[in-house]
Amino acid sequence: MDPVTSSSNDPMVLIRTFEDLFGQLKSFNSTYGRDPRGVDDETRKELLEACRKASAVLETPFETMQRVNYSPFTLIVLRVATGYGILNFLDEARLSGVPCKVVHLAKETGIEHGVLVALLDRLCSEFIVREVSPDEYMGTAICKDLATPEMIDAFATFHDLLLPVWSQLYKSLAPGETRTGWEIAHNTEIQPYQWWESHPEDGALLHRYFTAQFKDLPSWLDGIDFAIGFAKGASSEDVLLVDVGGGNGQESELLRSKFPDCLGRVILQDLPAVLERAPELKRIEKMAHDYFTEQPVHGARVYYFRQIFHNNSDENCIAILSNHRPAMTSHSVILIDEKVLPDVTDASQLYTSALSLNMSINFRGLERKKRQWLKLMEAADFEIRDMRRYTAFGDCIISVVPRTANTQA
Ligand SMILES: C[S@@+](CC[C@H](N)C(=O)[O-])C[C@H]1O[C@@H](n2cnc3c(N)ncnc32)[C@H](O)[C@@H]1O
Repeated sequence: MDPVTSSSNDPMVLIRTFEDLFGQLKSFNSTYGRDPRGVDDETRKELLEACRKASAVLETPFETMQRVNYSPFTLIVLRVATGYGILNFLDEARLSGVPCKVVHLAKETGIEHGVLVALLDRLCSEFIVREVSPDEYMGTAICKDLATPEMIDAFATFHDLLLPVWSQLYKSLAPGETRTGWEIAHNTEIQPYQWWESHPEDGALLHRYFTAQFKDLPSWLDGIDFAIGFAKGASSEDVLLVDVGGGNGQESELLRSKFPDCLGRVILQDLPAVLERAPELKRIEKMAHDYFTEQPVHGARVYYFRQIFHNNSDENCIAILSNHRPAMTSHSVILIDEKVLPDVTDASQLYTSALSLNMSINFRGLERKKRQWLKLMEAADFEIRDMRRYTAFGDCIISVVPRTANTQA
C-alpha cells in the first residue's frame, strides 16, 4: 500500500487504529529495554520497517522538511559527543546512577555551556541521553552502545572524511561536469586510496573503521565451509588464500583463527603505505601489490576480495579480474565478499542505497544488484559458481572462475 496517498474511508476506524497503536507502542516502549531476547531477527526488522514507515506517514510536511534539513546534525552531534568523551561521562552517570551536570561537562570539554545544552537536547531527542533534571543528564542503553572506541572511529570517518565529499554529489551531476564528488571536494585528480596513502592519519582512521565495522555480524567464513571446500589436501607450500586489498588483514587473521590446522600460506596484499601501517600478524605474509597489475602469486586456492569491487566501476572490475585470470589454475577460485542487493528494491535498502551512493560519489563504484553481478561476470568472461548470503544486510560470498578454462594444471 502506498503509505503517502492511501487513507481509510471511515474516520472512526482510523481513530480507533491510532488509539490501539498508540497504546501498544506506549506499552512496548515501557517494557522493551533494547533486549531482543525471544524475538527472531526477521520479526524485529519487520517491526522496525513498519515503525519507520508509520513515522514517515505521521509527519506533517513542515516536520518532514525540518527532519530532513537538520538530519546531518545526528552525525555532527555524535562526532562531538564521542570525540570529546561526552558520551563516556553520560554512560558513567548511567552506571553510577548519579546524573552528570552540564557545568562538569563544560569544565571537562571546554565547550561553552549553551552549546552543550543544545547538544545534549539533540541527544535526548535521539533517545541516546535523558534529562534527569534541568542541567543534569544521563546516558540511556543506546549511549552505552555508542560510547566505544569503534564508534568514535566510525563517526569520525563519516563526519571528517565522507560528509564533505557527499555534499558535492549535486554539483558532480551537473551537465558537462565529469568530476566525482571526491574530486570536487578535494580539488584533485588523485583518487581516494592513493590520496589516503599520503595522508597517514586519515588512512589509519579509515582502516581502523574497515577492520571494526562488521565485527558484530556473521562473517564470510560462516557462509562457506572453507576447510572442506577450499583447503582440502593443501600442503604447507601451497597458497591457501591471497587477501587482495586486504587492508589491516583482519579477514586473513579470522581465517587463521577459525581454521588453525589448515596447511598453506596466507598472503595479505594491499598498497605499500597500507601494509607499512598494518599490524604484523602471525602466519600471514605481507606483499605490496597493486590489483590493477597482473597477480604475481600463481595457483592460490582462493583469491579473496572483500569490499574491493564496490570501490570500482565495471570497467575497473573487469581489469582486476583479467589481471587474475593468468594466475589461476584449475584449483583456484575467486571469492568476492560483497553485497548482492535485491533486484527489486524495498524500504529495507535505507543503509545499502546510501552505501551505494557513497561508492559512486567517491570512486565511481556502486553496490550491485544480483542482475548487475551477473552482467559484470558475463562481460568479464567469468562464471558464477555460487552466491551465498550470510548476513541480513545482503552480504554474500560469490565464487567465480574464468569461463574459458586456463590451460595450467
Ligand atoms: C574498502 S577497503 C577493504 C579492505 C579489506 N578488504 C576489508 O574488507 O576490510 C579497500 C581496500 O583496497 C585497497 N586498495 C585500493 N586500491 C588498491 C589497489 N590499486 N591495489 C591494491 N589494493 C588497493 C585499499 O587500500 C583498502 O585496503
